[in-house]
Amino acid sequence: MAKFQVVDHPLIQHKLTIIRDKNASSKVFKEVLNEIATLLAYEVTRSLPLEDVEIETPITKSVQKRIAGKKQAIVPILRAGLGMVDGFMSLIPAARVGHIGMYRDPETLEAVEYFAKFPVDIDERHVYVVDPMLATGASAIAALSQLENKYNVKQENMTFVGLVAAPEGVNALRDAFPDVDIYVAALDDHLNDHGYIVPGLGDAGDRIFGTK
Ligand SMILES: O=P(O)(O)OC[C@H]1O[C@H](OP(=O)(O)OP(=O)(O)O)[C@H](O)[C@@H]1O
Ligand SMILES: O=c1cc[nH]c(=O)[nH]1
Ligand SMILES: [Mg+2]
Repeated sequence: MAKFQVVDHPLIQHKLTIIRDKNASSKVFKEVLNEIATLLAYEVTRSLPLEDVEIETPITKSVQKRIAGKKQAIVPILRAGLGMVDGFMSLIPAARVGHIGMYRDPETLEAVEYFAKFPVDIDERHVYVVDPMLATGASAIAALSQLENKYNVKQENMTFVGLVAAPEGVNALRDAFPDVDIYVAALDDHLNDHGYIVPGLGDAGDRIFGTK
């Protein structure tokens, strides 16, 4: 079974409280979401492999470390996942970005895909699928299924990174993708009757883009 980690660094908890507040403006929401995404990216990349490289400092030749292994890709689940891309890119600027568009049917809570565009070599990369909200898990499962089944990305080469998760979503995602690591900033209490995370932060997409 892959890893499930709540990244509960004090800075993340503090920043999350700022954007949970319903009075946070769209500007603040976007800025702080990206800051949290950067902090999550720092933790998520902790176990990247390293290799030795010989360099010359102003003083002497020296063998030092640099990141080795697979190239990386970031795949935001549109729309809300877009709010995490800049934060990730600030730490892994060489990553390519793919996009997958999903919306939740408000009645059935099923995920409906409306767009997909990925780097041509996505099956050779480690893929960070990012979306602030993991509620029922339907959107994340649909995105990962698409990457696995249509684009041949192996489960062990995918990581899901979210901000706020409900236990229902974590369980569903782990059942469907036991070999995909999951990192979130908070594990909340439950889903309400409309499939929203409680206490949560509301509709992340609407709060980022000011659509409600
Ligand atoms: O785990 P689930 O039950 O699938 O819910 C989570 C999904 O719901 C939200 O997207 P939404 O459908 O609101 O689309 P948006 O990002 O365009 O607002 C959110 O960003 C996730 O993608
Ligand atoms: O609480 C939730 C659940 C799904 N999508 C959101 O944006 N928020
Ligand atoms: Mg939304």
